[in-house]
Amino acid sequence: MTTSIELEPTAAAEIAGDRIGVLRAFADDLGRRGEELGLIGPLEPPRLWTRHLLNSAVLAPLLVSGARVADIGTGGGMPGLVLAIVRPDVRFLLIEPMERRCAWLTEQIERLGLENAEVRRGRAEEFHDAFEVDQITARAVTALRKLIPLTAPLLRDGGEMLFLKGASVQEEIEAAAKALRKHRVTDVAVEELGIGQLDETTRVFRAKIVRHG
Ligand SMILES: C[S@@+](CC[C@H](N)C(=O)[O-])C[C@H]1O[C@@H](n2cnc3c(N)ncnc32)[C@H](O)[C@@H]1O
Repeated sequence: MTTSIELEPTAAAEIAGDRIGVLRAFADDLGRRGEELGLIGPLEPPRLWTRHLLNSAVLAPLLVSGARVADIGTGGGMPGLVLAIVRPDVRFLLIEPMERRCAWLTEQIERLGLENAEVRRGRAEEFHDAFEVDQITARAVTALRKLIPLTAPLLRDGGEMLFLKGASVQEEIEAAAKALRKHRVTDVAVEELGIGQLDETTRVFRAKIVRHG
């Protein structure tokens, strides 16, 4: 039996702007092949747009034009590849350890003609101090108390963390108190994105690293 793929919500064109055609091309392929390739679960095709593509794309306005962004644990493309589609003015490093997922991401980058994204195969900790990116994104990789030590050494001084989180984000922040102090994480905020556009809004943990001063 083939699972039906969610019809494109009306908010999609508003969120993706003139990149909607490219996002549609990605959605079609992920919807058709994602489950078979182990990129999304069997329950996901009927909520592909709302739960995955748009949940990722609403982060786009928080990215700075010209910035270098690392997305950690991109998996099937969320949020890093989706953001690379909707923000061609931002450069992305998609960091993912699993070979098959890296092959999928590389195939999509070529197929969709994205010149602003590259895949780096490996775990985030293997790239510590290799980059000094301006912003870091991640979704569904691990809890904040582990995600902060995993990602902080990839950011430049003054760089920003933008992590998509669920309803328990406040509890995660409390549990991460020690890691936040150790890695000099400041300006911690939780942003709610997609209000008035998505039925289920997206929560983002947003914070800066200030090593000096
Ligand atoms: C649950 S999946 C989420 C994938 C995608 N971010 C999403 O939201 O659909 C977690 C991903 O993080 C990757 N991952 C796990 N540990 C990692 C690490 N230390 N560094 C980079 N990626 C990691 C896994 O290989 C996997 O693709």
